Amino acid sequence: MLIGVIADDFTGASDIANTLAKGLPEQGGLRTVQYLGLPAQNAAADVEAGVIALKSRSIAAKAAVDQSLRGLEWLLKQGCEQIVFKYCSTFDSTPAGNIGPVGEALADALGVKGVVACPAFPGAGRTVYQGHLFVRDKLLNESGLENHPLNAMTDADIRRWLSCQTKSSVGHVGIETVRAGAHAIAAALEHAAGEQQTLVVLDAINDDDLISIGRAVADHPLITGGSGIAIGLPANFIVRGLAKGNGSARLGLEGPEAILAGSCSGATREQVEFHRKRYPTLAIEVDAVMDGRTTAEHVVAFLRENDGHAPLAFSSGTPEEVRRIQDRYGREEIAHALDQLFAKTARRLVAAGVRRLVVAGGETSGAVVSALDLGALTIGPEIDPGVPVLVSEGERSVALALKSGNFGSPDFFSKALERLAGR
Ligand SMILES: Nc1ncnc2c1ncn2[C@@H]1O[C@H](COP(=O)(O)OP(=O)(O)OP(=O)(O)O)[C@@H](O)[C@H]1O
Ligand SMILES: O=C(O)[C@@H](O)C(=O)CO
Repeated sequence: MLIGVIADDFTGASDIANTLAKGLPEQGGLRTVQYLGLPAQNAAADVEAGVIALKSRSIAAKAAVDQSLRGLEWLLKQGCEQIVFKYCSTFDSTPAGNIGPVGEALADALGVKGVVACPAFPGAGRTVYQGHLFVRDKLLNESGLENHPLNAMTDADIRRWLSCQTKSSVGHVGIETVRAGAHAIAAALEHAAGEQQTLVVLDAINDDDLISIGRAVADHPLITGGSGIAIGLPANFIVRGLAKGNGSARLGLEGPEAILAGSCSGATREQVEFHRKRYPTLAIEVDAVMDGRTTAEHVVAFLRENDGHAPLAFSSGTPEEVRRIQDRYGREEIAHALDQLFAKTARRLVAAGVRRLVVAGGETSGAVVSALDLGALTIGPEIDPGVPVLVSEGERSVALALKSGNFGSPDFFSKALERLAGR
């Protein structure tokens, strides 16, 4: 294994696995596998990039640090030369969040400073300029992410947000230096290390900026960021002859299907609206889940009755609905109840023969995939930017699409089912 990734959620893990498997068009990518939690065994010998999917985005810093350090230990044991800590391209965290503590703990363990922190993912409209994160033409805190049910992003200045979470001061490398190329970036990071800055926010506006950063950090043991930060990394190994450039495989499975959406993000709500005009759809009322009127049995019955017609069950609500429900029951209580509902539903669906499963939302995907106990997932073709086909190993394998809340085109759900079938 050459590159090892510690990802703080399941959809984010498949996002960066997709980037590593794809690589650059001229060179290709790395043979990439996604692990669901810390693997119990060693990786297969032909794996070039291994992505450990944790469910650590919204947990306390200490627990996230412990889990990430255990991930680091396993990845180093597999021979990784470079470690990436993958967090959300919208930097999802609170001022007491764990991106800073995990980044610093990994840096301490590897004995490095001047470590890149760059959430940019231009393909999905996330760019960093003057240390501020944008979602398309909006500052992060005006993009809708200020209403996120778990990690409300109320400040677009990533340097300031990260500084709330770190012990050491946070550095910044501006776009002028990034555009000056790999040598200038490497020198700026070395300077930051000399200033005892552990994490350094880098501006990046397009893929070329990320490719330059990738070149600059070819020999850095640690990098942190969104999936965009990985765009240029496979090439560093391929040009040195350490990998062949045969990344994503053609994969797919036929069989019964279902779609589950727990994400309340803007893109998911648009996809739900698009889908419900064309296919059978069940709206899960949170009130009914909380008082036991809606259970996994109901959701499974609806999805199985509509098999073959791209059925969707969703809990996704508008920011106003989310606020009302949270005031009534509490954020954690709702997250727990919905996680349980989606987890049970997924387990029953797969037991009933469902082989293609599309899930929207990072927390929701984490709950579903943990419940299914699938082991390693091989990365297949890209469905939309940041979302690949994933296929589990074993006799009763399942094809999955784990969609980050804000990813995907309006027709994502039906398109994903087609791609999961290899069409
Ligand atoms: N109608 C609702 N009202 C309140 N909370 C909800 C509702 N539906 C879902 N939720 C909660 O909202 C959260 C959605 O998080 P999830 O990570 O699945 O989606 P996301 O944040 O859009 O995706 P990503 O993390 O990939 O950006 C979950 O904790 C879920 O329990
Ligand atoms: O980086 C992103 O935006 C996604 O991979 C993600 O982590 C959202 O859950």
